[in-house]
Amino acid sequence: MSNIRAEIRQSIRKKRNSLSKEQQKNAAIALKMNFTQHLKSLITSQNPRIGIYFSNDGELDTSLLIKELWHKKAPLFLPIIHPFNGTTLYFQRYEENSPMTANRYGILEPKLNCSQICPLDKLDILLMPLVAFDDQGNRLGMGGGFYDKTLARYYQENWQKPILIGLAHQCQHVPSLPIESWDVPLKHIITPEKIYQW
Ligand SMILES: Nc1nc2c(c(=O)[nH]1)N(C=O)[C@@H](CNc1ccc(C(=O)N[C@@H](CCC(=O)O)C(=O)O)cc1)CN2
Ligand SMILES: Nc1ncnc2c1ncn2[C@@H]1O[C@H](COP(=O)(O)OP(=O)(O)OP(=O)(O)O)[C@@H](O)[C@H]1O
Repeated sequence: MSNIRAEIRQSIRKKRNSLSKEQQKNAAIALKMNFTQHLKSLITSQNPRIGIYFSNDGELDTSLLIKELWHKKAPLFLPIIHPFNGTTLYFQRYEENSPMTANRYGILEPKLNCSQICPLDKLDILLMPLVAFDDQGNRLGMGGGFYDKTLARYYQENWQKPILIGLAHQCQHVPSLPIESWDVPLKHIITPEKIYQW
């Protein structure tokens, strides 16, 4: 089972890393437009709190979306790998002048400041990175289990907040993923081409 997951991870990471700069740029523009449109159908509040991520490893580039959301004054939060347990994520406020530091994978995260951490259930939207997604909204990540472990404490069938939205290139879609008991399925996935909802 986990071998198949590892193989899918490897082949899709290769695919997204081979997208050209121009394809990445166009994808980032399309993401910005698709997310802005989809957000209106999901939330009416003025300043939704949005958990986002800094793109890495050929992921759909979030930088244009971050600028747009700052411009709209939406409070943004980035994941920080927990400084003690090293296995779950905190979400900390991210502003233009936030001091940043590279985590163990070289991904920038805000320098830990406990007063700026937002509990997960106070976020309205959580935009999630993923490596592969399938026809049912199942998600395969980088393999650290960070998002699954962070969400596990909150996850129930009827949970309302935060709304989980996966972001991906269309080439990250596979018909079916082998799932594990801890996988938290997504109800929304946005690609540059399409908005999926379950
Ligand atoms: N942009 C982004 N940020 C994120 C995630 C993500 O998937 N994307 N994460 C989602 O959970 C967490 C970090 N998880 C990650 C897990 C593995 C690797 C990685 O590059 N692994 C290397 C091996 C490195 C090593 O073992 O030291 C590899 O597989 O090549 C990167 C991020 C938190 N932040
Ligand atoms: N809720 C959980 N409780 C305990 N262990 C977990 C939980 N979720 C995941 N794990 C552990 O984390 C490891 C990685 O999980 P998995 O392969 O599903 O990560 P992923 O979804 O690819 O990564 P990520 O969520 O970081 O993007 C697994 O070996 C599993 O044992």
